[in-house]
Amino acid sequence: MSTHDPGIPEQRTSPSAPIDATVVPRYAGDGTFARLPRLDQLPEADTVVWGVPFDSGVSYRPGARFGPQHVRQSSRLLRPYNPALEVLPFSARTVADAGDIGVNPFDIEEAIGTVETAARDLAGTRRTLLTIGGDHTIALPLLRFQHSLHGPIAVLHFDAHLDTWDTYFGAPYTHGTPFRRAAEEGLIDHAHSMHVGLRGSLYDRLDLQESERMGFAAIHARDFIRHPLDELIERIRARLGDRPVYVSIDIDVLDPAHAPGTGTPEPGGLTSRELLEIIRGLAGLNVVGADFVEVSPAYDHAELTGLAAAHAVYELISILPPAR
Ligand SMILES: N=C(N)NCCCC(=O)O
Ligand SMILES: [Zn+2]
Ligand SMILES: [Zn+2]
Repeated sequence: MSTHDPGIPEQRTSPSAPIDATVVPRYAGDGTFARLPRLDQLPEADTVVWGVPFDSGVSYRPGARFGPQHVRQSSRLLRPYNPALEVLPFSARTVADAGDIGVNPFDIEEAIGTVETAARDLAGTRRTLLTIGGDHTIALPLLRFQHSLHGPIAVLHFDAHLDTWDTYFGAPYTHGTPFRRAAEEGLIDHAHSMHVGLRGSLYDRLDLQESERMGFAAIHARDFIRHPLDELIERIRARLGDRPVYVSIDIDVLDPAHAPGTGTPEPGGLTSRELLEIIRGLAGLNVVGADFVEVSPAYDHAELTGLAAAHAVYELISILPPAR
């Protein structure tokens, strides 16, 4: 049997149809994301999912280096049709899994360089890159790459944390500092960037003001209590406008009840349902790339975190604009 027998009639036209789960059971076969073809099987793919197993930038619990394989494992249940958006995401886009790259776990600056180079090699000017981390340090080289294509970029950052802090133990490149470095380097579109899901304790009352000065508007997790989701989605859309948008999703934006498998959990977060619906609400915007970071499988239970992350990737693929 062909490993990529699409089975379902509407899917037959798509070269990136996932393996048909009615033919090969979901728990069997290659462990690519959503059981999509590998990039070497589908070099013409316009959209690439890849993994960056790096967690040397974490400040608390480790383990996000095992994130990519965990999210792939949890993505086996994804089906080809997305009813919420009425789209076949793997037909609308041609999607392949490029596997994981090897990065130096003992030299953060070298690792950052490796990620930027690999992003450029994988995506060129043509492909949309969806990166599974890894800790949040990797957003910096990914933004450097996006900036090289688009100039200052509107960043939609889902996170419990600001990640605009300055240094940890004197180290400038960590998972708590990528967006400050990005702002210093002029990578961020100051008028169109936004944090969503902020909460928890800070180091200083000035932390929020500083992040605002770096160009980030903010929707806090508490805002979800008193404002309807559609209103918040409208606020996000108004902020991003028609700019090229890079989406960075730290899975700890979700409440630990929905995503326990992460390194710096903060209570009072979003539900999986809220996150998925916000991503759906980005349909029609000019999303040019995304990362999904901070999944640490050793702290996960019942695949809650892996499933949430895999579905977030799926919804993100579903809202991508038509391929260039
Ligand atoms: N990027 C994530 N997940 N966390 C940053 C937390 C930094 C800190 O320990 O204060
Ligand atoms: Zn975080
Ligand atoms: Zn983060």
